[in-house]
Amino acid sequence: MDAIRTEKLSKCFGEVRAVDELTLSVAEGELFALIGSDGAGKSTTLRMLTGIMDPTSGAAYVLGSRMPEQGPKVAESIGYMSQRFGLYPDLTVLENIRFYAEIHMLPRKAVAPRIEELLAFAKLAPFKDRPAGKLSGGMKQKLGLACALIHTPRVLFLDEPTNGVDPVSRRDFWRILYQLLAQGVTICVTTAYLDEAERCHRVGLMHKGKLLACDAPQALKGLVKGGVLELETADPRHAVRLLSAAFPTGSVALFGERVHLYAADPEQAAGVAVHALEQGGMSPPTIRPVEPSLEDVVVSMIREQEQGEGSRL
Ligand SMILES: Nc1ncnc2c1ncn2[C@@H]1O[C@H](COP(=O)(O)OP(=O)(O)OP(=O)(O)O)[C@@H](O)[C@H]1O
Repeated sequence: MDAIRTEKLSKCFGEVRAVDELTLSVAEGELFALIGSDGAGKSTTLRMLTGIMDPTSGAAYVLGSRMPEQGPKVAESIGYMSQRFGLYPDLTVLENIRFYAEIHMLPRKAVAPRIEELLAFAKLAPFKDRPAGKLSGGMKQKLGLACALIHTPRVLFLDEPTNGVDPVSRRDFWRILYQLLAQGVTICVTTAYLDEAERCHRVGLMHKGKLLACDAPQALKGLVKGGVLELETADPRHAVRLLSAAFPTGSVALFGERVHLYAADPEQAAGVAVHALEQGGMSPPTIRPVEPSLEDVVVSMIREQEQGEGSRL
């Protein structure tokens, strides 16, 4: 049985198709990431999967139960950490966890060892008496996770759990996720950080409610058509402007201080690029072919999609 399954799952808000016929499945014990730009429909998907929001059409199943209709049957098997996870700033770490234990109606005595376990797990034991409002961003997220885990869920939904968290705390957080995975928990996470998506077994790329691709990170990289050229120039922003004019149907993107060019025929594209930059008064760039990163996949697939939409207009 799949831990998570959606069939043509859709959600409309008036004219906006926030989720558009999304069909995917996540196996038990899998670590799955949903990625995509802001407004792609990731949070709405999670809300429907957790039974918080009704779909407009299509179906969502968690552990074989249709959501939201059969939600109560699996409620105790689902953990959910939303973007605006409700921690009470005036309550201490321990009180916050206890509060969530009460929501799940877990008997106070029986839950005590679980709380100890979670505090140790999230390395929050030394801070258990600190008000949540006085924790660092990374600690708040770990406390949010501890609260979402109080009832030992089998499927965990995390909506951008490390958003705005520093890199060290992000690594800590992911270490915890790996431990959960080792315990057999299925994890479905949305993230804006593609290095995090790279750590997942499979990644679904959403754009304007649609699933553009869904596969293992390495397999997704194979979807970049042609090749990726990386250009180093003295003025990368100006280079992007010149190259965008030279490659009206191609893809040009700024990657830090470098320019990435997606081309069906990289060799030919390199010649065109050099010419375009020289015509624009720039000295010849250093050009090398590079392995596509997940970011390249995202940029090139979204551009392809947008161009396809443009050509249909
Ligand atoms: N309750 C709502 N009412 C109206 N429109 C909504 C509502 N929730 C989401 N939307 C719209 O649906 C689309 C998808 O939003 P959603 O929050 O699911 O995207 P997302 O991929 O999670 O992005 P983000 O990371 O910014 O939350 C957006 O256009 C958003 O404005």
